[in-house]
Amino acid sequence: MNKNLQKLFNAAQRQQRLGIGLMSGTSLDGLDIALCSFEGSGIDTQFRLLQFTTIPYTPDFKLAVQQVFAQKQVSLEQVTLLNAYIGSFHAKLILQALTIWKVPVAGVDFIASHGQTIYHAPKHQHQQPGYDSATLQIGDGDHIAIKTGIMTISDFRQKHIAVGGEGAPLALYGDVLLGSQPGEDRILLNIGGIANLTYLPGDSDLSKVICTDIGPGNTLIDAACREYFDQPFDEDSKIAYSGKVSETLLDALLYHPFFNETLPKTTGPELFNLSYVADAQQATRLLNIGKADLVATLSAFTGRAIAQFIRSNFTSGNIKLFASGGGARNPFIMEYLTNALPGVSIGNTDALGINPDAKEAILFALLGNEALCGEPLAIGTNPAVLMGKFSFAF
Ligand SMILES: Nc1ncnc2c1ncn2[C@@H]1O[C@H](COP(=O)(O)OP(=O)(O)OP(=O)(O)O)[C@@H](O)[C@H]1O
Ligand SMILES: CC(=O)N[C@H]1[C@@H]2OC[C@@H](O2)[C@@H](O)[C@@H]1O[C@H](C)C(=O)O
Repeated sequence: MNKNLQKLFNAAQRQQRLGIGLMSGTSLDGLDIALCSFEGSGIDTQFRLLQFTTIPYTPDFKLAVQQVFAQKQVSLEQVTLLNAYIGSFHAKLILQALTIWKVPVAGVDFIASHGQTIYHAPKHQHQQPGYDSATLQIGDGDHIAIKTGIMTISDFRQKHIAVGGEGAPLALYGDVLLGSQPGEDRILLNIGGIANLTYLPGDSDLSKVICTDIGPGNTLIDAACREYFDQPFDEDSKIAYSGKVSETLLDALLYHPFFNETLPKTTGPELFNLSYVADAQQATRLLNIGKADLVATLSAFTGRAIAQFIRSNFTSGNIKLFASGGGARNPFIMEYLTNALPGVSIGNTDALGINPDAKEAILFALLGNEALCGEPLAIGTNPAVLMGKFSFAF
């Protein structure tokens, strides 16, 4: 028998497993690495986050990815080179982290890698006749497996699309496990580049769970900060607080069919980018709006889209919201949500014992554990499938 299959079989059967989850998000700020231990699978999974780190990307690396990220036309050579390079680079960062944590490679059963999304094309967004939804994450798993010596599970989103989903959000598979609480209606809101949420009903009826993207999270704020302030993001909302929200531009930004799409829906910087903003500025004749006012308005856009979504979809009172992702550290957005959602108790996932920055990396570790020893789980209208492709280490 192929020795790798034996090893895989043993890991799947063992009572406890050690797995690493990797997330490299749309904000391109760095690689999130979560080392977790697991017992069991599915709804009964017992998990512990043992270590977590974000290793920031260098400006050169960001630039190389930005050249192909969410662009309709790119150098195919660059994509090909990056696919291998990102895999090897992530492997190097994992080995660094394991050395610092003093965790031997041989003790880790699997790596679950999201890869780097370079293009996300749900059908409602690309609108190309004859083509279904599609998505592309690069940073090939074989490179990670060979260079770390650890079996790697990767490319989780393709299966979701193959069975009729949009490839995202996958958060619900982890959120149900991490966040459900009988007797309490909860929302787990992640404000990354794009904002998404999972609604977890207090009666624990999995058919009622909703998980969907909502609209922009930090992506437009970051893009405006890069373009006009030579800064990667609006740290502690300093720029937004120095500007004034234009209600006229805000209304125009919210006027797009995406906001009326049926749920669940997904999106990305392929839609929410500076040319989307320029179109709204053009429509409202606000092309010369002050740059701090623009950042304030884009921050309000994120807040308003989230608040409107929650108000129109969840009418019962007593909802508890737990935020995560970098946007949970943007005071302007969080203050906006608090003011716009008076009936909702707002905190972050720390209150659930989940580091808000680590949540997505934990999600992929959980998905890896499911790929290894789980059963497909039916949640809401989402595909009940196990996702991920296996790359052996030798
Ligand atoms: N102190 C802060 N003040 C304001 N914004 C912040 C702060 N810290 C982080 N952010 C925002 O969070 C972003 C990073 O968020 P995160 O790491 O959740 O994104 P991601 O994982 O790349 O996104 P996605 O979930 O879309 O894949 C930064 O680019 C910035 O916009
Ligand atoms: C295609 C893609 O990479 N989508 C990401 C992105 O970041 C947030 C939002 O857009 C979400 O849909 C998704 O990631 C999370 C982890 C998800 O699938 O739940």
